[in-house]
Amino acid sequence: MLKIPDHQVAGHKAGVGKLGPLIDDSGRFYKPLQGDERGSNEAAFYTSFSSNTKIPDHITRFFPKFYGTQLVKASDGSGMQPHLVLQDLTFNRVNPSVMDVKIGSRTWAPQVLEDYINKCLKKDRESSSIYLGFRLSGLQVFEDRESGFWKPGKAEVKSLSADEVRLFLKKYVSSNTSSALDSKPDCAFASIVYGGSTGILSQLLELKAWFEDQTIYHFYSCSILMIFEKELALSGKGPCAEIKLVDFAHVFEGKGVIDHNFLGGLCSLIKFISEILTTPEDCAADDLLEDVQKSHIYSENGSV
Ligand SMILES: O=P(O)(O)O[C@@H]1[C@@H](OP(=O)(O)O)[C@H](OP(=O)(O)O)[C@H](O)[C@H](OP(=O)(O)O)[C@H]1OP(=O)(O)O
Ligand SMILES: Nc1ncnc2c1ncn2[C@@H]1O[C@H](COP(=O)(O)OP(=O)(O)O)[C@@H](O)[C@H]1O
Repeated sequence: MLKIPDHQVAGHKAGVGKLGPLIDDSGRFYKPLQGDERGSNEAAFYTSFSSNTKIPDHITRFFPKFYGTQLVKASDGSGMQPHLVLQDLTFNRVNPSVMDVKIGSRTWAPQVLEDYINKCLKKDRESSSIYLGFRLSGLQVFEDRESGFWKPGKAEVKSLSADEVRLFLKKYVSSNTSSALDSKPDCAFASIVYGGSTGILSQLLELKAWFEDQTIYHFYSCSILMIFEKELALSGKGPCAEIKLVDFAHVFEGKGVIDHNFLGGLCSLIKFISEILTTPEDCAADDLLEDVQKSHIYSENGSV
């Protein structure tokens, strides 16, 4: 039995009369093939990418596993429809904090129709894309079992200014996420989620090294998903932070040219995250994680 994903933060969503992705209980994510060239383009990308022996393993790990296409009962009630069968990236994750960052100052490929360019250009201008080279498409941040997730609305997220994007990147790794907008995020989890040898910054740098060299594909309107588990961090086991690329409906052949649009956006995102790590004085407090972990352990033991 397929169901609507609990942790989807952006994109087309399944609902009554609405076509969107579904998941099963064995770790697969079923993304409906959009009826136009976007669907065939994304399927062609996955087919090409998953059989391309030139892609090193340390890079394929940043992409969802692809299990082919399958006819399944669509969420909008339209009957059996073709879906891409992908690895469910939040499978087995407990209360994952997820952020979708759409990379590139331009979300349209040069060869597309004028009307589509205008539609995208409007969204790129009205968001941080043109200015920063990326925009936030959606996010959810787990606070605690009582409050659940902080999940700001789509319109708010897409219209954030550069300073607000910086603030949201801090809130994503803070323990005081949804407190009043004027209170400073404490960045309590920044060093273990963004930093360290296996943290998000290190993964982004690895991806960047590949983009500095690869000329096979150009990724327009593609997103980097950042995922971690706050409760794992609090338990001292490490937050299992990872990045994954999603949405390949607008990937085109690179024809021997660097994907400077994606690479520029990626460098910009890296700079924002590096600054959060290197200027902790801009966050409410330093070395907070230990205090947060202690208070969590105390409250679990019922001592406070
Ligand atoms: O269909 P729309 O107008 O809701 O636009 C989709 C976007 O929603 P938005 O309006 O920006 O909230 C949607 O954006 P998000 O993933 O929600 O950021 C996608 O960009 C989608 O593109 P794709 O072709 O599926 O890769 C977008 O589809 P197209 O622009 O390709 O039609
Ligand atoms: N393989 C996946 N596993 C889990 N969640 C996913 C996966 N792919 C996408 N998502 C979720 O769905 C959202 C939209 O995905 P995307 O491929 O961009 O769809 P769309 O083409 O409708 O924009 C992402 O922000 C993410 O939350």
